[in-house]
Amino acid sequence: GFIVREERLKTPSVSSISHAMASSLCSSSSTLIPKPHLPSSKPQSQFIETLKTAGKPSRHILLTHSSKSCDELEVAKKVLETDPKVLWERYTEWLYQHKDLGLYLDVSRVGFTEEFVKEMEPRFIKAFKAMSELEKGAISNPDEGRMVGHYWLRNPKLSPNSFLRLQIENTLAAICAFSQEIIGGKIKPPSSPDGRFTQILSVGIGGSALGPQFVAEALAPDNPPLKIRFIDNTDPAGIDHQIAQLGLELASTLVIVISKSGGTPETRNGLLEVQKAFREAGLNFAKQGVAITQENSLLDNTARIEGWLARFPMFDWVGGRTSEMSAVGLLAAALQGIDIKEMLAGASLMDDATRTPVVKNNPAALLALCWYWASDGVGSKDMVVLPYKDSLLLFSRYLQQLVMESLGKEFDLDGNRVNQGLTVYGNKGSTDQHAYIQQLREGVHNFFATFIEVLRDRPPGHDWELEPGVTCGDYLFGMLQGTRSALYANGRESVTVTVQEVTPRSVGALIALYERAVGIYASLVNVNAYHQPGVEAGKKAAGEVLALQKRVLAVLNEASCKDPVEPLSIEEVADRCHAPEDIEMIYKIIAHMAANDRAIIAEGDCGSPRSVKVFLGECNVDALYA
Ligand SMILES: O=P(O)(O)OC[C@H]1O[C@H](O)[C@H](O)[C@@H](O)[C@@H]1O
Repeated sequence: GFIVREERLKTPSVSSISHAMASSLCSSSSTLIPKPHLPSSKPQSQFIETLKTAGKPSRHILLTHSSKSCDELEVAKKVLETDPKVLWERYTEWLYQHKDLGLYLDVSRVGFTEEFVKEMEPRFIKAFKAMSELEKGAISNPDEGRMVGHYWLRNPKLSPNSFLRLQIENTLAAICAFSQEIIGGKIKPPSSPDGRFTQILSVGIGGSALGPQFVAEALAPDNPPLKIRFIDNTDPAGIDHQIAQLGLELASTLVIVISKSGGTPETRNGLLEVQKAFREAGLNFAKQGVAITQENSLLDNTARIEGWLARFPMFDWVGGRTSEMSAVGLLAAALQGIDIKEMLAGASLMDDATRTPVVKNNPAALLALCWYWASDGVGSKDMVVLPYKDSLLLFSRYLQQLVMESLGKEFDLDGNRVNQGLTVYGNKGSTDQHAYIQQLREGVHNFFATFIEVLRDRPPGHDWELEPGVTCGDYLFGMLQGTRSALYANGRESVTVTVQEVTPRSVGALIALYERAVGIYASLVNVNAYHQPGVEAGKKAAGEVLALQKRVLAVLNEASCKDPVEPLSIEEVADRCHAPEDIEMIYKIIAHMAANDRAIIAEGDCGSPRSVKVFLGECNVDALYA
């Protein structure tokens, strides 16, 4: 009983290296078909070398069958076991169990072979060593010259020095004390009618939002002492919605502004918008504002100078996407009545388990092994995360940042261009079964699945049978098992992580499990998991757009101050901005301003850009002479 899994190596998400290899091997001449981001002069042998250093073991048929036709090259074969008896043996042999955490990891539906595990051994030895050095305080984020210390947060004794240990312990103590005082009503909002804080408005983005959002959804009780809302974007309508929903409760809202750098524009904008709402409601923002940021950042200084209610530190050696167990995640969690010590305990237990240098006994290493196998060590398959529990809905979104920002890198640690990554998406089961599972089962084979299973359906004493012998939770269970089997029967691999219940302890453990898996995998493929140089490009480009908008405004203002007003075509604006090459962006800037009543279209319409003539509604005389 075997099924042959067809591997289309030329999937859209396969690395550029595989594309280049396939092109070069199919080409009759010895030169490569140039790809946009690969140097066209590089000889084929060097690509093979790059591929090896990028982390591909020798099993890749693509490397060895250079004489075959294009079609044959695109299809390599992986064989998946289907004999139920053999599968049961594989299941029991590889099943990982963490007794104290009640957590299981089933990797039996990923088809890695013993030979592959052996081949990977040296890489794992290197990865375990790298992780151990990281935990001892090595500069494991070399580009930024930083230590990587999120593991110390749940076991401060492991910090490389007593100063760091004290920082962690004192911050945790301050979080517990502050949240008790807020919940207990000792610290009161200055003008709330019932004298207590009732709401949290958390302002932050990326790593300063995703962890708190995931944990709130997973663990907040039905009636938390403080309810939480998030502003995680610079979308004015989204911000208005959050503020409108708070209504009069703005007076009893604790605003937590989170930014490690303290200078992220979206977060700054959120803060300014919230402060405006406070002013308009006649409230004193400073008495209700809390900052979580690095010492002496712009945000920290603002909060200090304005005398905000409290400030908590974010440490240089904790990255945003691994900051859930720092003040970033813990403060909001504690204020919602979530047992943060249990979260830390769960994470710490998982950290202990994932230090084991034996792949089979280390759940994070097992995950990394599966990722490597399933995605050929180059991200050739996406990871679809399917938690079968509504409260874990945001786990896939949380993992998306953790995995993709950590692994999605252009260069490896030796400076080779590798365009690494692992795409993560998902929502929840069984809901997704009625949306996109159709494609997963039968469509393009570009993924492997991760099922998250929760054994306990609902709290004890509440269950009932909605038909003889069957509960609502049995259906959820059946859907998960059915989907796992149906996918596998069609050659689609999957990992299953099982927890007993969704508790602070198990959520802490899940976070720690994936943090370590990412760290290990990054080492297997030789990339820095702790920087994000690519994010800067988008930020820089956004800044350039805003700078261009200022020039457009100045040009339009000048023309609008003439008598009579001089409507300008897009070409004229671009020329006067001395930016003819930016004409498309200038058109978009004008269309956006017109849609928001900040510019007037005199002629034409936005559907035919060349016909548009534009001017401003008002002449700003001061700006003319600025
Ligand atoms: O916490 P902050 O400094 O505001 O950063 C918020 C987020 O923005 C950045 O662009 C990074 O890509 C994220 O890793 C980070 O979590």
